[in-house]
Amino acid sequence: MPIEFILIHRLSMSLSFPNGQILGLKFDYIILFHNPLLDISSLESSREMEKAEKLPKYAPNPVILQSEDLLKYIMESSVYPREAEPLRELRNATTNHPLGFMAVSGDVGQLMAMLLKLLNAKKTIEVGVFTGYSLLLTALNIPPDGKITAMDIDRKSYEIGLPFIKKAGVEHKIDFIESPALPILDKLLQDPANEGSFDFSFVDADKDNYWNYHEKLLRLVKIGGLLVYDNTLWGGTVALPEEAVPENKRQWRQSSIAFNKAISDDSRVEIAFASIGDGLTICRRVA
Ligand SMILES: C[S@@+](CC[C@H](N)C(=O)[O-])C[C@H]1O[C@@H](n2cnc3c(N)ncnc32)[C@H](O)[C@@H]1O
Repeated sequence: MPIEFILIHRLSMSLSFPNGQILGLKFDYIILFHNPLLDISSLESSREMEKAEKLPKYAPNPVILQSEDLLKYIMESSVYPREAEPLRELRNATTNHPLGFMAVSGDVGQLMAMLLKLLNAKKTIEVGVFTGYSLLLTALNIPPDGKITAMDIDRKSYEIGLPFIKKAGVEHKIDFIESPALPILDKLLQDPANEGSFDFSFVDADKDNYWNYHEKLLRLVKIGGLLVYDNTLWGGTVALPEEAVPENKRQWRQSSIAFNKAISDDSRVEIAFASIGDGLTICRRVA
């Protein structure tokens, strides 16, 4: 927890009563303030959740774009007016979830939709579904006979979004698998027909495994296809010295730094780093 301010306050007082009795009272307060925007992973406690609910509506993860006014302007002028109704409904249903900040933001979704359309993507993979914002977005932006193989260890969250996916009439495009993603990717690779057959993959899950996902997805996604990775700035911690980062975020900070370095050295992909949301690394397979 990055502590920004400590206040220690000591108060002594004595009360004298008409009968001559004197009562001495002593109070000690220690108040610690910290920056909640940098400390999202400590949401386990309900007090932290209450704080997160009070975060400004337009600043779910203001890592790069620090101006709340500018973010509000972008979202209200260009992103939300064009957000498809099913996505708006699913986003609203996720807002009150204590971990609702995990869903991709509307502007990241808009960029993903553009990439899917430009690519004419038909067969995709998603690692990390949560309530399904990015999944529904993908389903809405691939053709009627398109297919998404989606995996997550948590089916309960997916079920929050499922009614909106059904209402949008795109459930038939989705094969949701409740499982850790690595064994599923391995299973897909056991069928040679799957090699180089996917147009697009989106990874938004455990940062420790990003490189493992990358190695497998590079065999599953075709040359010319896209591999997109979310949260590659990991809350901005990649640019902070380790000692400034809360202990519970250090491991994924280290994984993100290692992943970013390895991707930039990987000649099998061209990369475009998009300074949006929490950082989106877009890779195009070239070898
Ligand atoms: C950031 S959320 C995904 C958000 C989602 N893309 C969206 O737009 O709403 C990360 C998800 O990854 C899942 N996850 C974590 N580790 C995983 C693993 N090893 N395999 C599959 N899913 C995993 C979590 O259960 C969680 O739902």
